[in-house]
Amino acid sequence: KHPYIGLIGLGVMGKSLVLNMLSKNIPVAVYNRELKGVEENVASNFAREHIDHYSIPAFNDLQAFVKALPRPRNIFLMVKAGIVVDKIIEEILPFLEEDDLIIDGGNSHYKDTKRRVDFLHDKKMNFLGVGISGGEKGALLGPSIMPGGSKAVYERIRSAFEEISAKDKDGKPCCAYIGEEGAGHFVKMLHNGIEYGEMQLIAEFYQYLRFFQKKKPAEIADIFENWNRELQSYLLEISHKILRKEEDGKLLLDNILDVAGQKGTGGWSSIASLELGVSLDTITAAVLARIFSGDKVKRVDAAEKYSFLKSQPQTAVLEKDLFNAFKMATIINHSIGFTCMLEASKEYKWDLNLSEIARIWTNGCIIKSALMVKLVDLLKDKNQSDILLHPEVIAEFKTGFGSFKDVLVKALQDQCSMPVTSAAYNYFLNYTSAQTSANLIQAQRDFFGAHTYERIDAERGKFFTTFWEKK
Ligand SMILES: O=C(O)[C@H](O)[C@@H](O)[C@H](O)[C@H](O)COP(=O)(O)O
Repeated sequence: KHPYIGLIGLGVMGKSLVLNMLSKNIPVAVYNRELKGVEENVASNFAREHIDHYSIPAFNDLQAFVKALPRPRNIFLMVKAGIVVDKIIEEILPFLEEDDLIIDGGNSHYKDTKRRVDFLHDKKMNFLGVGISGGEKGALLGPSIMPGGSKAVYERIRSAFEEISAKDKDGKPCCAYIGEEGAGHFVKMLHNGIEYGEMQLIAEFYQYLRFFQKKKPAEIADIFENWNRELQSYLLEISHKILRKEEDGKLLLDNILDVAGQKGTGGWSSIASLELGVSLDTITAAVLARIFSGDKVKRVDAAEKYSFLKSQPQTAVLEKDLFNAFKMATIINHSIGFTCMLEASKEYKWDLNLSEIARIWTNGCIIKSALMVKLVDLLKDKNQSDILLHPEVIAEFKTGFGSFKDVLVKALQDQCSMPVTSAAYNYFLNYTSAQTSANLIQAQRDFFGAHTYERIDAERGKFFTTFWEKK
């Protein structure tokens, strides 16, 4: 019933996906490279480890692995994004034949995926770029899957991917064809962008509650758990668990260095947004916050040198206001991510179905939440694909905006850094400003560079210039 899959790369995600596929009776063979002292007998050890349940054809010879796969072959790469993917394509190509398919399930850059789709296509072979979200546990029990490339080619492996994916509230697979070329990886990239924004938001509210509202970690865990009765957010769920995790009787979190890593998808989202002319405020602020966290030594030095500025937090805030503020910022972060996908869909003619993307993100992935479930219906309205202009959301802002403003003002007053919350607030102010000061920007540009400007008393697209210094 299901296609035969040959998986390359038995890392954390690769192993979990193989076990997931085998548990769904999807025939799988595995290959892992041999790297002396680093990766030795990985495939055979893996097969042996699971011998009680499955007989897994395991290879460390690429040619033998490819030859063992029934034609047309489906080869699923779960390797590190970047040149490793191109290297494997190069190594495997001599053994491939017409109509064979390579599937890249890693966090690859969508432009690399388009290049690889075209490269394989020229050789009468196939390439799919598939975004997979859910981490180790999701890969094993059911991830969210975002396949991109040729729809006809995707049909070949659709049943298997739908079978292993998480299921939404109606039992439908959280796996749906996204679009041509690198559309699948672009959408996964923005999934991660929204993920960055959400993680930073939770971190900011944690910081404010702990170090400015003087709440104990256990109290903050209670607050987040309470919020999650409504928000049903995976990231909020793991955060309240993290705030309870002890090591030798002390909070493990307090032993973790406040220097955040990143593998690239957040930053790529920001770069893509600049190319598309989309204001990706919250996600970019989250990327910058991670970058800033990197310079611990300087921060400690600067904190000491500017300690004279530090003041005792003055203001108490109500938990309900914090909750509303968090909700408003989350809605804005999601709206910004979906706006970027909408613009990419237009630019690259991918005809993305934003409601369907929200649906496959309702389970299995890192940003699953009750808001995502709501967005499925909200984005069905083709005439209103802008989340912030939807009547339901406007109603939310009617009740929650006051808290949003109040909490942010108090936090900044107490000198608590809230980069993503501030970015969300400023984005919303810009977004709801019929008149901005961009006309002064136009005048300044025309003053020093004759860059011209449009006039409100002339038709759009007609540009004017002024000799500003002339009497
Ligand atoms: O959806 C997922 O399953 C995760 O997002 C996954 O893709 C990975 O954990 C991130 O890439 C981490 O990204 P950073 O290392 O950049 O935080």
